[in-house]
Amino acid sequence: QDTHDAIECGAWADAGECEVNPGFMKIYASDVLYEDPWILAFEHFLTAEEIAAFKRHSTNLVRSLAGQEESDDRTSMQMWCVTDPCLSDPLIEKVHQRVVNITGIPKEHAEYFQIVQYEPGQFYRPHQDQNSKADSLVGVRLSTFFLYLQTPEAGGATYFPKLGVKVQAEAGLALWWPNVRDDLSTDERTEHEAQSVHEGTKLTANLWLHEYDFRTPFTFGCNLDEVGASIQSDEL
Ligand SMILES: O=C(O)CCC(=O)C(=O)O
Ligand SMILES: [Fe+2]
Repeated sequence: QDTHDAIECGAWADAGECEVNPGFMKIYASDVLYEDPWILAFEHFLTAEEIAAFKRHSTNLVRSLAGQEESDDRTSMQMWCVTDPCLSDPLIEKVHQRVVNITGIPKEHAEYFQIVQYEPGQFYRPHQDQNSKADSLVGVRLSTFFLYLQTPEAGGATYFPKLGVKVQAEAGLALWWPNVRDDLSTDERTEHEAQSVHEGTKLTANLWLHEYDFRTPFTFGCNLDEVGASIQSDEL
């Protein structure tokens, strides 16, 4: 039966159904790096053209924050893809649509791509991405969809110390992991770190996926402390 389904699926894909009906067709096979909690890896998630688009928009980088302040725990540089030309770049939108197709989490529930660059010696110490209250307007950060945009020459792995999972940064690869448990309490098991880059440059992008619509309250200028989000208007 499985073989039959695979043949059928291949036939539909050859007929162009992946492009016509991307929300239904499962285009990307994932590698299961861990099962409870799920850490899924998607190889070749990004095309070279899409990676180039992210790189083109990686201008005006500023020092990253951890939570809402500068911290010795996070020494990278970053920018939010929250204004044009990054925001409405069709290639960037296409990547986001792919995230929607895989996760089933609507576009509006996502923050904006946060592009992060690490030079040698830069890192992000172990932390948990969930930072937003369950009773806030936007709800918790359910999960993280994480993109690798540039492979450093040495160092720069993503490490989940509680699970013993280590992922080498590799341009084009994507990861998806949960930040909360079913009852929306923080899942400490998915604590993770960006290990120091030793040589070369590592470029990545975070996309944090919320329980509720993030973009509408953000666009209407709601008080972000009240909505429990990390992105601050003075960073834009
Ligand atoms: O760069 C990495 O490997 C992880 C980065 C990270 O955890 C973050 O930016 O929240
Ligand atoms: Fe993180």
